[in-house]
Amino acid sequence: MAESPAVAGDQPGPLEPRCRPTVEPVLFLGTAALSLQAPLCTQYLWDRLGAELGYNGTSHGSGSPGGCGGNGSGDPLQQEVETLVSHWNLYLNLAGFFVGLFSVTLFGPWSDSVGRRPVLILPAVGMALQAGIYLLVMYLRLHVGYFLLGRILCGLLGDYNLILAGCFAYVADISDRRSRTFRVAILEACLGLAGMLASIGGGQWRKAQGYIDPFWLVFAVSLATALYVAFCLPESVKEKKPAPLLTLRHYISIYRLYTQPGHQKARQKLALYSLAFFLLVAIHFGARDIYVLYELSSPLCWASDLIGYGSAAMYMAYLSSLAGLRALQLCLADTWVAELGLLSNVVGLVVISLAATTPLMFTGYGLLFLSMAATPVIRSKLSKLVDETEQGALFASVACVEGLCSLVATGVFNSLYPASLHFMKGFPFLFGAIVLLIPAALIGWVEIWDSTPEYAHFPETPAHVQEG
Ligand SMILES: Nc1nc(=O)c2nc(CNc3ccc(C(=O)N[C@@H](CCC(=O)O)C(=O)O)cc3)cnc2[nH]1
Repeated sequence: MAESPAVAGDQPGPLEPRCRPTVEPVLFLGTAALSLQAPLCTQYLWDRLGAELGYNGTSHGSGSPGGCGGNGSGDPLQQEVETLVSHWNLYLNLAGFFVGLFSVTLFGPWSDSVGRRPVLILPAVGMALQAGIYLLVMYLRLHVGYFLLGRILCGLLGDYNLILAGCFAYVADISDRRSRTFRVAILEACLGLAGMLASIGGGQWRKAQGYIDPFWLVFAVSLATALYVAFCLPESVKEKKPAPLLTLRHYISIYRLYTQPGHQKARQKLALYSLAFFLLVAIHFGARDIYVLYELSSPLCWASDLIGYGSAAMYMAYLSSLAGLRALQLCLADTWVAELGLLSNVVGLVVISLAATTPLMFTGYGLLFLSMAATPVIRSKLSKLVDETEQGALFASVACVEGLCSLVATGVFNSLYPASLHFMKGFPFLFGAIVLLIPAALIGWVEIWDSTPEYAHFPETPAHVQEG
C-alpha cells in the first residue's frame, strides 16, 4: 500500500497533541447503552405481557424447543406469551428501522457540511429520551405501546445507527489512508468490548435488582455520551459550512454515491463491497440471533452460566480479530487479511453447526477468532472509494445496509431454525458458512480485477493509473 498524495484529515499541525480526545468512547458508551437496553426490553415485555395473560413462568427469553429437562416448553400459555413478545419486538424493530432509514440518510450527508459533532449528540440525546420514556412506562405501568413512541422519537434523532455512521465517518476524517483499516478495527473492538461488558453485567444486574436500575444506567450512559461529545470531542470536519437539514439534497447525495457518472469502476466496487458487507453482517446478526436457542436446547442444554461464557466468547472475536488484523497487516495486504477472516468465519460456523458437545461448541467459537477482521477492511475500502466530503453520506448508507441486515437476518434465521430442526439442528450455521463464500469471492475478485492501487479513482491520481 502506497501513501496517497492528498490525505483526508492527515495534516497534524506540528504542535498537535498525540492523545487528544477521540471518538472511540462515544461508540463504546453508545453500544453499552444499546446492549444493556435491548435484552432488558425483551425481558420486561416478557414479564409484563406474561403477567397480563396470567403466566407466571420465568423469563428465559425464549423457550427451549429441544426440551431440556422437559419443563413446560409445550405450555400453550407460554407459547402465547412468546408470540406476543416476539410480535412487539418485531413492531419495535420495524418502527426503528423505517424511521431510522429516513433520519440517518438525512443526518449523515448533513454532517459532511455541518460537522460530525451534531450528529453524534442528537442520537445520544434520542437514546436518553427513549430510556426516559421506557422508565416512565415501567414506573407508571403505562401500556407497552408507549415503547413504540420512545423508539420512534429515538429513531427520528437517528438512533444507534447514526452513532455508528457518525463514529466511522469521524475516524475516516481523522485517519490517513494507510492507517484507516486499523483505526476502523479499533472502533469495532470498542463496540465488541462494550457489548461484552453490557451483556454480561446487564444480565447479572437484572437478576439481582430488576429493571429500573439498569434502565437508569442506560439513561445516564446515553446522557454521558451526549455530554462527552458536546464538551470534549473536537470537530473532525475541516471545512464546516452551515447547511439546511430538511432538504432532498441529502438523499440525492447518497444516491449519487452509487450512480455518479465518470467514476464507473469506483461505483461498481462500491456496490460490490456493499453487497459483501450486507451478506457478511447479515450472517453475523443471524447467527447471533440463534446461538442462545441452539445452546439452550438439547444436545447442548446449557445453563445460564455457560450461555454467558458463550456470549463472552462470541464478543472476544472482536478483540482477537483486532490483534490478528494488526499482526497480519505486517505481511499481507488488507484484502487477504479479510479473506483469512472469512475463512476463520466459515470454519467456525461449520464446526458450530456440527457441535453436539460443549467442548466442540467452544472450539467453534475459538475458530471464529478472526471472524471480525473482514468488516473493518470492507469499511475502510468503501471509505477510500469516496471523496473526503462524502464520508458522512457513505457511512449513513452503510448504516442503512446494516439496519437492513438486521431485519433480513432476523427473518431468515428465525424461520430457518425451526424449519431445519427435524433434519439438522445446526443447518442455519452451515447455511451461513456457505453464504459467506459469496463475500469471499466478491472481495477476492475485486482485488484481482483491480490490479491498480486502491486510490486509483481520485482526481489527484496520475493519469496512467486511472481507470479505463
Ligand atoms: N438480527 C439481529 N441480531 C442482532 O444481534 C442485532 N444486534 C444489533 C445490535 N447492534 C449492533 C450494531 C453493529 C454491530 C457490529 O458489530 N457492527 C460492526 C461489525 C459487523 C459485523 O461484522 O458483524 C460494524 O462494522 O458495523 C453489532 C451490533 C442490531 N441488530 C441486530 N439484528
